[in-house]
Amino acid sequence: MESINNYSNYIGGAWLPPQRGQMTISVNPANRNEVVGNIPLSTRDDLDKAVTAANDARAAWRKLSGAGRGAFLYKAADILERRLDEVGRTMTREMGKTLAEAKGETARGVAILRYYAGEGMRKIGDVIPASDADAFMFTTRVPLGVVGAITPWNFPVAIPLWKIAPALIYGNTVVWKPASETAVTSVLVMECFHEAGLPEGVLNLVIGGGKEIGQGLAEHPGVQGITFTGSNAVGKSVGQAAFARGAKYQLEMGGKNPIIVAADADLDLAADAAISGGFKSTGQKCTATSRVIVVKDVYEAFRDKLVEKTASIRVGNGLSETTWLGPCANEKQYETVLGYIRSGKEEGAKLLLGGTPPEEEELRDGFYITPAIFEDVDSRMAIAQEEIFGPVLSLMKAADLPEAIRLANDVQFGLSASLYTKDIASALAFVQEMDAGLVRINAETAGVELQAPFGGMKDSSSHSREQGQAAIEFFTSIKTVFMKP
Ligand SMILES: NC(=O)C1=CN([C@@H]2O[C@H](COP(=O)(O)OP(=O)(O)OC[C@H]3O[C@@H](n4cnc5c(N)ncnc54)[C@H](O)[C@@H]3O)[C@@H](O)[C@H]2O)C=CC1
Ligand SMILES: O=C(O)CCC(=O)C(=O)O
Repeated sequence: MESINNYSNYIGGAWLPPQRGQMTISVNPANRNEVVGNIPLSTRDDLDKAVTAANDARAAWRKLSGAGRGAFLYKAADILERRLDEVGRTMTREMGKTLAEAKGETARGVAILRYYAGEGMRKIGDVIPASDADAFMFTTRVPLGVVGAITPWNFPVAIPLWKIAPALIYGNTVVWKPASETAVTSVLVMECFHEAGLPEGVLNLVIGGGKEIGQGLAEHPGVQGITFTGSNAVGKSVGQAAFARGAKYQLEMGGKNPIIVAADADLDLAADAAISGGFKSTGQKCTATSRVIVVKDVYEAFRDKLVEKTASIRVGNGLSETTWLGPCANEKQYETVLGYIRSGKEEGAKLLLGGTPPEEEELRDGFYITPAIFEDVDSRMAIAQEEIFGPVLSLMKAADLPEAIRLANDVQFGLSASLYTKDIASALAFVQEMDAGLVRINAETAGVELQAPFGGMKDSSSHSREQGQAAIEFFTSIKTVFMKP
């Protein structure tokens, strides 16, 4: 039998087991009997130690030039690239997405590190004419101090890196609390920074429960900024805790993303986009397509294509080359998705296919659900309103494009939205009227570009933006300087 490794926290430049010695396990969702690793169940003592280490490292890290900090990120990027296959495999074993997706995400992580390494040499301020002719006025940027990063399991490499890399390049030090479901993957990422020689205390990893370590970070007086991605309920409580003590916060939360299929759409492309957006990563993306709103003239033709293409999707272990759709990432997510499938049926939607555990014997011990498509979905149903985070699409019929856009906006979320059309006027109307932070024409709802701002409207975010150059807005404060001889 393969031995199971113990993984540790990384605090002040050292690998440390939790002070009270409590451990738990990270399980493979493709086989609930397979333990990927023994991982810490840290307590607030561990968190305090990490926050102290991050505070101790602040002054020296901030003093380095941007290029000096960037050099560490370039090194970490090279190491992560070298270990891409190992990190990808670990990610697939821990949270189930296919190996191709896991390796793709890791490559994205490498690109994120390099992008922000370069940011260390770009401008951080403006010269503004002063009212006094003898004065020189300009803005510069200063780091927040210690940043707490609370990250989810669905993108265990890319999301942490698009928080950690900008935090570091702009001179902050970081305490990172990853999702326990993907703690082993987070250790591998941390190892890359360690091997890159990052000075001790600049980046610390504390693995543990959400209430203990996540909430502990949000409440910690030694932490000046909190960046969070995850569920709406937790995000709001993290935001409240940070706000209550005057810390800066940034929340990236759920989505209920629509794809609209207009009467003039290329139906094959639109069906492929609904499938890719809805079912890749087993629907576990905040940008995943959840509602498919089809203009009535093409409804039947589109539905038949969608169902036919979905029926050929191969469900299985993400490590197998023939698998297109892996398991849900954990048992809680699996039960949540099955619960929504029950609720859709109870509320009167018609399940056209999928939505059940697959029949194959070899998949019996994994959290697998076959891709599901509902029709006759009313906008008031839970499956049309709440984030499911699983392989479930809801088909809705609209009389015309204005009604489709109205339905698309009829949710509390506003993260991403997509329209398939060949008509420029329809595209422009959609861009104007769709309440979403990410609006895409003839492209699926998912697929974030690391060099562009990313974030949602309404309940999807705290109205801040991550990634690209937008990241500087959260991870720094502006200082306006007025100088006279
Ligand atoms: N926007 C996104 O990308 C994500 C959205 N979700 C949504 O959340 C649902 C539930 O997934 P979960 O893993 O339970 O998400 P979650 O919001 O509980 O977890 C996200 C992160 O927050 C931490 N956390 C949990 N409770 C906390 C607390 N009280 N204070 C501070 N941090 C805490 C977790 O340990 C994890 O690191 C999913 O079904 C999905 O709808 C989940 C993950 C990512
Ligand atoms: O669509 C993507 O590439 C990223 C999605 C995302 O940010 C998320 O699920 O949290």
